[in-house]
Amino acid sequence: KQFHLGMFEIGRPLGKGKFGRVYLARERSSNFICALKVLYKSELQHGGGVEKQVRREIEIQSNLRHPNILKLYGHFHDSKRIFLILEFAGKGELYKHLRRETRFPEWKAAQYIAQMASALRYLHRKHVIHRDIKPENILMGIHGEIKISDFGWSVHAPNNRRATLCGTLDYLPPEMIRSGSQDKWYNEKVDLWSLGVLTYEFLVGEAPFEDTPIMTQKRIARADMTIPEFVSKEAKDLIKRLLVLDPDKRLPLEDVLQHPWILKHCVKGERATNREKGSK
Ligand SMILES: COc1cccc(-c2nc(Nc3cc(C)[nH]n3)cc3ccccc23)c1
Repeated sequence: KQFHLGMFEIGRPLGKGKFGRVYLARERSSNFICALKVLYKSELQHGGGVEKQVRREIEIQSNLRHPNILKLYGHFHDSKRIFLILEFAGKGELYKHLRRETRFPEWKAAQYIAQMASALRYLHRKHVIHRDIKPENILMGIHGEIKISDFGWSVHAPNNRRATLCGTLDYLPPEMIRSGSQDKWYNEKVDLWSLGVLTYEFLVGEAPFEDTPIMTQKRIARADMTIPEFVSKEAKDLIKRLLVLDPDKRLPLEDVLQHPWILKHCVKGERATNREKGSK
């Protein structure tokens, strides 16, 4: 399907990302509301291989269909710009909600982590590693459901691409922190570590290894973190089973979705199932 700018009525700017601006937009013939991400080719050229990243983002994200993954409906370009036609998530960036609320109550954090685990399980079945799971890359739909966005860093597993990092180190797993040997192969299990960091940050309001850059690297390499007393023991247990140095010993996504902390907060309407069974 060929898209072009004239097909869209551009609404208010939603905000600025790293490499482009995002606008609310409506496709004229269908009145379909979407988000239009505009990237300037000039900025991409100097972004040090960012153009490859955008191509990868388009190629990977356009083939994904999952309720917790932001849909990429299509793309087009003109002489100066690349346009990504993205699903519109009505409640915006999750990290803004997190900062405003400081930290999420356990029932809310558990629901978000269950949705993330479900989305990651879908990605890993397609041998896609996201590699950049953090609150800044998660949007929220109008019903409060979360959507992983920004596939600029995702790759097909296994992979040893050196990530030229400009963002935070907080979410990097030990195997991606410079381990001396550049040819460290890593796989989907990097997303399990990041899911553990995300669980911690949702419940505590800051990342587990947050420190100066040097200290953060040291603390990640030793999985050196303390979980505050106000975190429930079930949540503590899940965090500890994900923030494990050995990637092969991290809790698989299937088991995350069956973890007591998740089941306690996410079983679909306990009463609803009992009603089905006829009990009061
Ligand atoms: C830096 O702030 C940024 C940047 C980009 C988008 C938003 C933003 N986005 C969306 N929804 C979106 C965005 C995309 C790609 N799909 N759906 C909704 C919002 C609502 C209030 C404020 C801000 C919003 C913010």
